[in-house]
Amino acid sequence: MNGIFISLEGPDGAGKTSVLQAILPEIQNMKREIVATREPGGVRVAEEIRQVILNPKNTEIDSKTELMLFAAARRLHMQEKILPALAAGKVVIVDRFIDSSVAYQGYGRELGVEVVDWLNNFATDGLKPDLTLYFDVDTDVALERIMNNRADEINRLDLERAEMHRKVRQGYLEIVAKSPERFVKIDASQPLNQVISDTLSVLKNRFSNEF
Ligand SMILES: Nc1ncnc2c1ncn2[C@@H]1O[C@H](COP(=O)(O)OP(=O)(O)OP(=O)(O)O)[C@@H](O)[C@H]1O
Ligand SMILES: Cc1cn([C@H]2C[C@H](O)[C@@H](COP(=O)(O)O)O2)c(=O)[nH]c1=O
Repeated sequence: MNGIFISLEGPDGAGKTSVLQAILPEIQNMKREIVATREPGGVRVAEEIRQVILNPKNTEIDSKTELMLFAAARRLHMQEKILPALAAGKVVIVDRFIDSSVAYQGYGRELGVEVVDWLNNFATDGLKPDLTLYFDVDTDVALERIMNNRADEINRLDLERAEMHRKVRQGYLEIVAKSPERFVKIDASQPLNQVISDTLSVLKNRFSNEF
């Protein structure tokens, strides 16, 4: 595998998607082709699974079903899109990957880290990002952003109680502390332009020979 695999992680409303859209034009001068993608989704069937998981009407989906649906979508995405792109030497930037399952299902839904790690490994054959940018923001700030700016696209997980979102953030902080070699924490409570600029600095420093 010759490519570079980067994931973006953080609580809902941290700004990952906004940052990714903003940095893409700025990193087009990288020597390698860039593939930007997301989870759940990224390929046709995984996008269909995304619709099922995130539809607020699907209240029958319990925590274990949710975990397995995310894992199934991840497997499809990895096999069809991520691995071929990495094999071709590209830079893959994914909006959410394995750590989302640990934070949301492991910590948020309280299924436990062990079972989620096991299923992540099963689904991905142990694939891990080379670098994970963790966008950290206070839960109340993040929820306010979602309610104020994205009210038209609120999904099943956005609707969870603030208590669950607090557990997710706490989970992320523990995940980052456990693997400092893979994570860089970005202060996502700053104005968006500063978050974008910090993200670009991290990428340009880490991959200076790729620009
Ligand atoms: N640093 C910021 N300051 C203020 N508002 C922000 C900031 N970053 C993002 N936003 C706004 O917050 C909302 C959520 O941002 P965005 O969708 O990029 O977050 P996200 O991390 O991708 O969330 P999700 O995982 O829920 O999709 C958007 O309306 C966006 O404009
Ligand atoms: C991959 C993954 C995602 N989630 C959650 C996190 C978000 O609430 C939604 C995805 O929506 P986004 O707007 O694309 O961020 O799904 C999760 O709980 N577990 C996962 O593995």
